[in-house]
Amino acid sequence: IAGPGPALLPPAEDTETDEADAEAGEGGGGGVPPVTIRWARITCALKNKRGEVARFLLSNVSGEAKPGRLLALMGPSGSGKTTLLNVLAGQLAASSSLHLSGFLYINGRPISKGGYKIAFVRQEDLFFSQLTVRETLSLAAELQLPDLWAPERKESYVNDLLLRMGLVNCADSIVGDAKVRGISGGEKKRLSLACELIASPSVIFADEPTTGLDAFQAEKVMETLRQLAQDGHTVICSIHQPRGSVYGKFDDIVLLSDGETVYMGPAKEEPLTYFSSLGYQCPDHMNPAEFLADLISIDYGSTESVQSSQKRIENLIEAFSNKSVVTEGNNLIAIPEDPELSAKLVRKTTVKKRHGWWRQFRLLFKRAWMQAFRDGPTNKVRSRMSVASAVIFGSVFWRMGKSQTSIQDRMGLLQVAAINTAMAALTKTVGVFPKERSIVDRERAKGSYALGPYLSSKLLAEIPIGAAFPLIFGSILYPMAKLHPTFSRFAKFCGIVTVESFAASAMGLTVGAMAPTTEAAMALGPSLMTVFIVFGGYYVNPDNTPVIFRWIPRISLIRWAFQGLCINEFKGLQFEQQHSYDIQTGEQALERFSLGGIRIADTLVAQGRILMFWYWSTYLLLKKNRPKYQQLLPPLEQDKNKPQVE
Ligand SMILES: Nc1ncnc2c1ncn2[C@@H]1O[C@H](COP(=O)(O)OP(=O)(O)OP(=O)(O)O)[C@@H](O)[C@H]1O
Repeated sequence: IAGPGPALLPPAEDTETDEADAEAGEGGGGGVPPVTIRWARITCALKNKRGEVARFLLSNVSGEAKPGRLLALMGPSGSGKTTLLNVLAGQLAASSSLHLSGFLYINGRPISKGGYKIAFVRQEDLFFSQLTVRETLSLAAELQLPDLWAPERKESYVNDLLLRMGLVNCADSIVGDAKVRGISGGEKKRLSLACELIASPSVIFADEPTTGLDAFQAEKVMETLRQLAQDGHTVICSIHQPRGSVYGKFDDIVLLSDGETVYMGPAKEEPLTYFSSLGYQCPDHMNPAEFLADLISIDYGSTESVQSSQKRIENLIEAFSNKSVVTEGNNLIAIPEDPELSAKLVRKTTVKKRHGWWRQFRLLFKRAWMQAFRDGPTNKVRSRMSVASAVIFGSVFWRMGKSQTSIQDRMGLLQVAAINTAMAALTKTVGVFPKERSIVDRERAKGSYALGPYLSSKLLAEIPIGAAFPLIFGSILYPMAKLHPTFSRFAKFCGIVTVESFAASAMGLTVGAMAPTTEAAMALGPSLMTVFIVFGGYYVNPDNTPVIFRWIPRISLIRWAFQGLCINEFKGLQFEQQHSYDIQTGEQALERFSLGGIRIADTLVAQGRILMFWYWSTYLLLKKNRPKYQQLLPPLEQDKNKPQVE
């Protein structure tokens, strides 16, 4: 149960030929096209503000990863393992301060020609927390496997993956998150791998797959990667300092120190023999990985130790570069292209046909629904908060009468209700959406679905749960404060706050799509909302503000909700009059505060427009903010004939 078996091979396209390929590949093992990656002279320079090179993150790094072998990128923290892994996967985040150059060849073809599939298991495992392991994998399979497959076939495919990844025992446990305990870290890592394997990748990249795991889990994850390599995949992982038993699973290693190669070649005994030939003998019974880590790390114990370790590393880098030059010359990229294999690669991996809009919508709706309804702790907190705030405001504004002073109380209460509703919806959304966005970005990068079905399914699935909280709030507050006591007015009150709650959620989505992190979104969202609160119709009369601010009330969802609530409450009310200049009717009160002259329906339409505006902004932002990757440029002309390390 613990280990994976042969690579499973769903076809990328739903053509007959691919079906046949899949039939042949499935369960047969080694059906993924073998991919050899070669890289040479990879240099990644960090530039300062003046455009000058401030530092090299990678410097003339060369090497090779072969199918059927597990390659580990090893080195001390900050040595450039993750940077190299991202470069090889073509996924180094684009930055104007970076300059990336070198050669990267896939089976002898330049990487720019594309045509091979990769899986990238990142350090952070991100999932919808309320779905079980089986549901997570089934949904990924539904979105990525072709329509032609019968449901039973997809189910057995998922069961097979669960079995091979050692996830059978936790298949029906929810994934969980910081709030709800779910599966273990190692199981999450293997679930990430399983989700990536659905695309039948030729190459699997794993960034520090053992970080944060205990020794047992780390070994299980590495064993899974080793099995995948044995099945014909090319597996490349970065790893900091593995245990001896984990080191024993590597076929090849790249040792990096400060962005330069200290060793590249077979793992196990070879590096020890190589370093012993240079005068560095691994003591008996010492973990080879520990020996190698010590050898290429700077010892910060004293000034002398820093100098001597730096000198040692410089010598090792030079020795390796001389060895590479002697053994392989500068022509590290020369590998004959296999035309048959290249054609197969391109055909198998180009333009995966996505499922239709409705099918994507249906699958994503189901997921959004399960996530929204099963999130017990969040829903419990939200309903308790709705009850608590309704009881507090209801007690403060307890059974308001019809005196002149009750006009101010009513307005105050309605403004507070509008603010409370908007803030509750906004903070909930900005608290969870940035994380969800990361998952969606990853899934969209794989081409699993389009943005349209994702956003619309989310909007629809969250309507019932999103409406529940403003309804709880309104149902308690309304009778306590003794607002306009007819059922139709009560229903309209609830309708206005519910629409407002959706508009605030939509605004939260935009903020979440704009801000880089949850913390940034939590800071930005309420600040933006404060502006809308100031122009919410109660604190300031827009006619008295400078002209440049007069447009703000028109886009303030608080103002439209407040105005709607006021019209709903005041129309038809009669107030007790003590002086001739007192306000007599609700209509007069509305006039006095510049809130009259329109109908409730108009305020709802305005709120609807604001909601759509925020939804469109979210859509455009998500579309625009797709991850961008650094382009690999050819090395500069003057570098071409230089030896590997300058
Ligand atoms: N976009 C960037 N801008 C500036 N510096 C960067 C950037 N990317 C990486 N670095 C720096 O490059 C160095 C190598 O980073 P990298 O993440 O590749 O190291 P690593 O070997 O994976 O380290 P760790 O084991 O700690 O994850 C680090 O000093 C890092 O701060």
